[in-house]
Amino acid sequence: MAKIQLVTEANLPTEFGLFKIVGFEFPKTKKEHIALVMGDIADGKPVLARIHSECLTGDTLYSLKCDCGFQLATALRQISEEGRGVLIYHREEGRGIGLINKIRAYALQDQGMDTIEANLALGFAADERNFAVCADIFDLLAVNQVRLLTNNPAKIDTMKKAGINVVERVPLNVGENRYNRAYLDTKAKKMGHYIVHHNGDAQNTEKHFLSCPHCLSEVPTPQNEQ
Ligand SMILES: Nc1nc2c(ncn2[C@@H]2O[C@H](COP(=O)(O)OP(=O)(O)OP(=O)(O)O)[C@@H](O)[C@H]2O)c(=O)[nH]1
Ligand SMILES: [Zn+2]
Repeated sequence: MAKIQLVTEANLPTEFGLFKIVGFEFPKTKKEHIALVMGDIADGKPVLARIHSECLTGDTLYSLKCDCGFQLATALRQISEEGRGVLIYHREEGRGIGLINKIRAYALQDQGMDTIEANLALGFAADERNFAVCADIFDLLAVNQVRLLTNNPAKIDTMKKAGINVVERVPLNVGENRYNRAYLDTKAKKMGHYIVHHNGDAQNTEKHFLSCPHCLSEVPTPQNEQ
């Protein structure tokens, strides 16, 4: 398959600072990915980088079922604090199974399955994502050394195999709450993610909520929750 191409870029002011938004597209399938870039990332020095997989529910609909929204806000804030970095918004929703299938998986989780069991019951692999495209995007942005913001060893392995030098893993443990604790547990136990549990101690989560412009001052309890 033909490699992804850099198509266009523009300024994108955000609550976290001024970024460039760069658009990428596969020439045949027209599948799109984007990157938010701050500062000079093509100077050959290690770049603070996040590969963030699309999660409509967490990233834009304030879902507490996962940690995605918190990770997105935190990654952008950390990049803006350094004044330099890149966030690849990797458009493989639902670990690559798509939004509607993710909702199907959520329905099975409502009946007691964990995230992996639900994916398998629907006939998918535990994780259908292809991270290799992110290495191609780093190449197109002239980034070869990264300090990768992630808890997922698979992202690090894929980057290394594709020739991207991961000089450091920067942990991204934020947003734990009672609705996503089992989800984080499954990632740690079944997928080998480096999750640091806050063990019911809300301090870290609260610290995050208090310092994140996108979060409330405490883990919210929905009005309709008993
Ligand atoms: N299939 C499926 N996908 C999910 C579920 N919950 C979240 N996702 C998707 O999972 C992806 C995020 O992956 P995670 O496994 O949370 O984290 P990661 O990106 O692998 O690792 P980090 O870099 O540490 O964040 C996004 O694409 C979400 O849409 C779920 O229950 N089922
Ligand atoms: Zn999510």
